[in-house]
Amino acid sequence: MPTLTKLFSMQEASQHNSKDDCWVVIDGKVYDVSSYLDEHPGGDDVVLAATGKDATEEFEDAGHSKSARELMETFCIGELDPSSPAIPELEISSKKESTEISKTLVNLTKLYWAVPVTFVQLKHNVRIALPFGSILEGHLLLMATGKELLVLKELDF
Ligand code: HEM
Repeated sequence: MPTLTKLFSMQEASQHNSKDDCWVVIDGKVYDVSSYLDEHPGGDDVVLAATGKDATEEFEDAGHSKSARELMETFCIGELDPSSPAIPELEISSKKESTEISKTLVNLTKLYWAVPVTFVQLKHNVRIALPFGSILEGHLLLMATGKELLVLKELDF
């Protein structure tokens, strides 16, 4: 006979994250441990810290006994809906994405290896007494383009 299992989205489960109303998600199952928090031998703080996200790793890391796992089943209220989206702010992928973007930017900058700092307009009879000796020794390059002096900053990687 098929059993009816209530499905919850991670979004919904994560809203039950207080001492009075505390759900944890472990291995795809949702547990309402509100009534057990005060009795939990590992303390209520560790469980409260594990709400709002998948707590499987923390649960396994604590090395729970067989009897703890049996007791746990008495608090099961349903399962995580596998088709429900993860909570955006907890998605590791967004972190990964930003790293990818940073890498792309760094690669692009490497491709052009220098960034324009300023343009200096030159007059015909202007003698350029470069006060930039130290700059030339440093990371600034000067490139004349017609009557303009383009000051570039060499990038350090
Ligand atoms: C339905 C959920 C849970 C139940 C029924 C439960 C039950 C228990 C029980 C009976 C113990 C005593 C030791 C044992 O028999 O294994 C224990 C210890 C512990 N639990 Fe849980 N637990 C639950 C969830 C969690 C979660 C989500 C975490 C972590 C975020 C956690 C962390 C710990 C820790 C750190 C200990 C102490 C281990 C030690 O002192 O060596 N528990 N738990």
